[in-house]
Amino acid sequence: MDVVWLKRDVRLHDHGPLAEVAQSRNPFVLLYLYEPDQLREPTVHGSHLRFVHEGLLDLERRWKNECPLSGNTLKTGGNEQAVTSSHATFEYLTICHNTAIATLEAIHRTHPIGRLLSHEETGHWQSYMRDRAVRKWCRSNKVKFVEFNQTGVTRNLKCRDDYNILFNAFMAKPRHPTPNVESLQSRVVQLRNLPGFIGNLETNNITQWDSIFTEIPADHRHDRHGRQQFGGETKALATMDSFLQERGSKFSQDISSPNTAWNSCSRLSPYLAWGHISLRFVVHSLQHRQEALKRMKAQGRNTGTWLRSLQAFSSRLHWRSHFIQKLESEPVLELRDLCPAFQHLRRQDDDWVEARYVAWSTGTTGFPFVDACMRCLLEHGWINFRMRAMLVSFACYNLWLDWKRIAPHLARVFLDFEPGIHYPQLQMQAGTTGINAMRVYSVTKQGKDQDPTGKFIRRHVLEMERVPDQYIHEPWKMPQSLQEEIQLTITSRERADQEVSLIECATYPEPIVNEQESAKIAKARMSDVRKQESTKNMAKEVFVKHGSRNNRSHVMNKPKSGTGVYTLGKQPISLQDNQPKISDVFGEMIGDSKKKPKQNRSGETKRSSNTITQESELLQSSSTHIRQPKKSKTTTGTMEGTGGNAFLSANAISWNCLACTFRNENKPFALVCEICGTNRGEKSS
Ligand SMILES: Cc1cc2nc3c(=O)[nH]c(=O)nc-3n(C[C@H](O)[C@H](O)[C@H](O)COP(=O)(O)OP(=O)(O)OC[C@H]3O[C@@H](n4cnc5c(N)ncnc54)[C@H](O)[C@@H]3O)c2cc1C
Repeated sequence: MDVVWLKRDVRLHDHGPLAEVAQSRNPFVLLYLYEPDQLREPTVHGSHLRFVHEGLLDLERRWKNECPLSGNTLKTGGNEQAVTSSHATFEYLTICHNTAIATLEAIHRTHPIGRLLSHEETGHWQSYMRDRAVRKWCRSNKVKFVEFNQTGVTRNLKCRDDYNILFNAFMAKPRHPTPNVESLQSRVVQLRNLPGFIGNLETNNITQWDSIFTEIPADHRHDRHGRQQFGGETKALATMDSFLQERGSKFSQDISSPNTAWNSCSRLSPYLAWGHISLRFVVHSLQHRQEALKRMKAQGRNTGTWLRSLQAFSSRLHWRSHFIQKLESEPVLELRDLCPAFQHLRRQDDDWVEARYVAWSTGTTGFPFVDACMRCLLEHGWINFRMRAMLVSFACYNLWLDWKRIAPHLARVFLDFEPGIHYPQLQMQAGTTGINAMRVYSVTKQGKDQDPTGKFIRRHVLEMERVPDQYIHEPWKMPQSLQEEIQLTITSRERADQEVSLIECATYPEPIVNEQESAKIAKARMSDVRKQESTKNMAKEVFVKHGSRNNRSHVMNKPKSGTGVYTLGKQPISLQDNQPKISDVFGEMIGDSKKKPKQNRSGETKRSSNTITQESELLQSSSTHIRQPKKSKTTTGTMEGTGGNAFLSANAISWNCLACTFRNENKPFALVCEICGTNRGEKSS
């Protein structure tokens, strides 16, 4: 028997495991698990569970043919009644509250499992460990574990240079055919005797959820009453359609303000995160729409801002997997700073001030725009990208809080919590990646820019209702007489703690920190670390492993005449006197690479010139032998003919540390020695 293990992929369309079972004749189980070990993660929130459950209900209805999908044509209208009802008795899905291993054991005892089919998951550390345990269990029980890609993220990616081409190749592939459920219904086995089996659940009936909800702290069990409803494939497809056909035309100009982003952003994030829609399906639908618009434009019809907006949307879909790839390649980045140089920052004894965290996480910092954003999240579980970045910046710079300790709260308030985006984004905004510019937002300026009249603030910070526009972003500047007139007192923190009720009150706290001063101190602390040579070297390693290859920041440039300084992107690189010139060592190969046909590893696809991928492929294919230098124009000890990519190519060869003589083979890209940490090319001092 086959087991289709549903995780973040609760849908019918573009579903690898389902397409696979549709091709075989085996009976199969459609298994979904509420796993105690995963539910106990501090990132889990009741709103997530309800959204997931709505997705399961929707899928069950699709199996019952209540929300039909025909062939590969996706009907997006669906049965609204079916979607909004919160109750169903499961007949096709086997849902259990139990761990993965215990459930697989129990199934295997009575129905020997031939294949376990699932999608690859780039989850948090716990799910990574769970997957390893499942893999081990499968090996020892001779069960074939088949995992499918659904994000275009590559497991065991050897070299980041290859990421783009692999992602594009994945997206270019046709989608998995949507199974015809009628022909499969007779083969679905529901295993009702499994431990923890759940036959039916009502999302609104908390008692039925008890067994699951006891896994998460009482404070996190509630729903967010303004959250996006409903989970499930039907709503996901409808949301995508409404974006591509109606709401998305002003996407590029509307994404920054929380007022306009609400409708103009796609709002697909929770559906993508929980797998109610496939990323590839969104990409294909987008391309389809873009082509239609281009045809309209060619016919002289007015397409307004549609094409620009959809291009911006397309970039974001690419970013999605770009970020997830980081966590996939380095799961520990959930737990520690990407650039180790920042590890000690914000982690000294008195850095964590609980009162600051409480004010930030409850939306009572005294900065109306920050508080409005946080309260919006607490109520709705969604806010646009810029505001998320600003909230992190405020917490990590102005309040000097550790990103790792604010991560669970943000994960809970984001209905779309996706570990692969969440942790890399948090680190990027907190400035601990080493490869991104420091982004310290001025929260009052953001408020003035993105919500000039205070519409958003007034909607979420009810205390601000009567504050005139002039003071809406800085209410602490209101004269006493005005405070009395509008019956709102800006109180000191101590008094505010005693008197302020979060929702409605006649007091509002004064700012928790001085915005300018706190930002200045934080920037100075960060800069002290950033400017150290060792930090820069660590950052280069991070870049090689995770950096985006879309711009030219990775490109090694030859010295401008007379300067003698090589640059990586715009950053100067110091080649020590005793370090061999890159072209001295690799000039021949670099020159040779120019003549090589532009192919990928399987020799199929041509690439554009100047991609670092070509170079690294050549290096990989010839990694065991460096050819002897030839006399050619490109071997004259300059960077000519490298396509600007010699830097990374050069690093792809193992190197001896000049300080400790260790041969760095495992990390040929490293700029510091694996053993002693000395900069590449530098002798010990
Ligand atoms: C600190 C921080 C944490 C974040 N955590 C998450 C998270 O847990 N889950 C999540 O889905 N997004 C996260 N984002 C990214 C982004 O804010 C949301 O994807 C976006 O706001 C979702 O709204 P939308 O679906 O309308 O996006 P759109 O703007 O319509 O974009 C479409 C899709 O592209 C992807 N996307 C958009 N922006 C980004 C981005 N900057 N990075 C990566 N992918 C992107 C998302 O999948 C999104 O659904 C985070 C951003 C920050 C700054």
